[in-house]
Amino acid sequence: MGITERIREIEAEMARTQKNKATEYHLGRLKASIARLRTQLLEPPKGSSGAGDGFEVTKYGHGRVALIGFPSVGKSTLLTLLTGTRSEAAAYEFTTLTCIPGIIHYNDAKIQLLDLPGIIEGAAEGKGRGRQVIAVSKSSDLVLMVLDASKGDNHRQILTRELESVGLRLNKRPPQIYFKRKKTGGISFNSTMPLTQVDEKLCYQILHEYKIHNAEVLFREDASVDDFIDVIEGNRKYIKCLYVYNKIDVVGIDDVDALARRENSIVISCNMKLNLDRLLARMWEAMGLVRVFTKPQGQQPDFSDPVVLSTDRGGCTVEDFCNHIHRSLVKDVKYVLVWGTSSKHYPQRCGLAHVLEDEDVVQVVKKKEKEEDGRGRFKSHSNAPARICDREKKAPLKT
Ligand SMILES: Nc1nc2c(ncn2[C@@H]2O[C@H](COP(=O)(O)OP(=O)(O)OP(=O)(O)O)[C@@H](O)[C@H]2O)c(=O)[nH]1
Ligand SMILES: [K+]
Ligand SMILES: [Mg+2]
Repeated sequence: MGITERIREIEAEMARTQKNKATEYHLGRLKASIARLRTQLLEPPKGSSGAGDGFEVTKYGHGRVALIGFPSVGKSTLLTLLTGTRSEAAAYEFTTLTCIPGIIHYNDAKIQLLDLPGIIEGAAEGKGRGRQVIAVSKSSDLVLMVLDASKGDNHRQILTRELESVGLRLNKRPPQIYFKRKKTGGISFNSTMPLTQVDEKLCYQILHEYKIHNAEVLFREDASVDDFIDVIEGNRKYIKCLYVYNKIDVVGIDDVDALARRENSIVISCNMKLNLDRLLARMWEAMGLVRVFTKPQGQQPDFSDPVVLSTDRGGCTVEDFCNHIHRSLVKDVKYVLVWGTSSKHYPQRCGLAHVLEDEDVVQVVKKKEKEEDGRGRFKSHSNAPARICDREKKAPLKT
């Protein structure tokens, strides 16, 4: 029996089983076995490189956004509008058959947008180009789930389920559970608060299902069985998702209003070019991108070419900023001067741990360099090498 059939069988058994205190442990174990099978399903077949055919596109720019949706919801039309790269759009389904990259220029940053073939129910198990599409969405920093505003809500539910079943978690943060496998010592189970969704016995059963007999477990929040399984599997990908309802030109105003009020949702019309600016602003927000302008000592800041950092990936501290400029810079930094919303006064002297915000201006003061006096002049010049040479000429050091 194939893996997919085994998953079906267990799902059927779960559906048959009544949910109560007595069946709780059994259901927990069934959930764990499904999770294990799904992970097996994702492993590339033996002998293959694991790469999807023609879907690998080199990462480019400061972040990657994937367009995911059912066929003919307007993904390609949107890519063409936002990036200027033409992607064939037509009234028939599955017009797009591969991954087509475009670049959005926004706030001095470059964002890679990927158009993808439409996916349908069963995508996770390999229907259509489902698996390749999902692999690409896993590699992105933001998913734009494009939906047809004139259709019902079940598309959103189906796609969320498909993405969840391959380990993507949309708009969630990793569960606060510490889990570490050990070689010996059995299982130690602790929690920092009362747990209402799982108990020690249930967790043991799940670990047993994974054949884990030695481990340290610490629940730092009132997490669920599914959260615990996610932590054990360890391969989950937590990605932000914006639900983009397109084609509002063919929907009544009341329906549009209701969709627009939903969490993480935005309504647009490609045909009428409605709300596209707002979409870009929401994408920027969701990606947590932060522009930092560098200011060389004694000069105006360079506003043309910001260092772009990300709150989610890599972080936005002064140290991240320095690493971005040059790997070896951090060890030479004495402190930095910061002008912007993250600083209490202008400029503020900050250390490596300071968290920068969008549009901050930063001047790096290296060790042995003297600070600028704040009016664009220097208290003393730090062009140390020239000066020392001068002095040495006047009074050569005796050795
Ligand atoms: N009414 C309306 N139609 C739209 C809008 N945006 C796109 N369409 C139409 O929807 C159809 C499908 O558009 P595509 O861009 O090909 O959709 P897709 O999601 O890329 O489709 P596949 O590549 O087949 O998955 C085309 O006929 C578009 O003209 C919109 O805002 N309003
Ligand atoms: K289409
Ligand atoms: Mg398309």
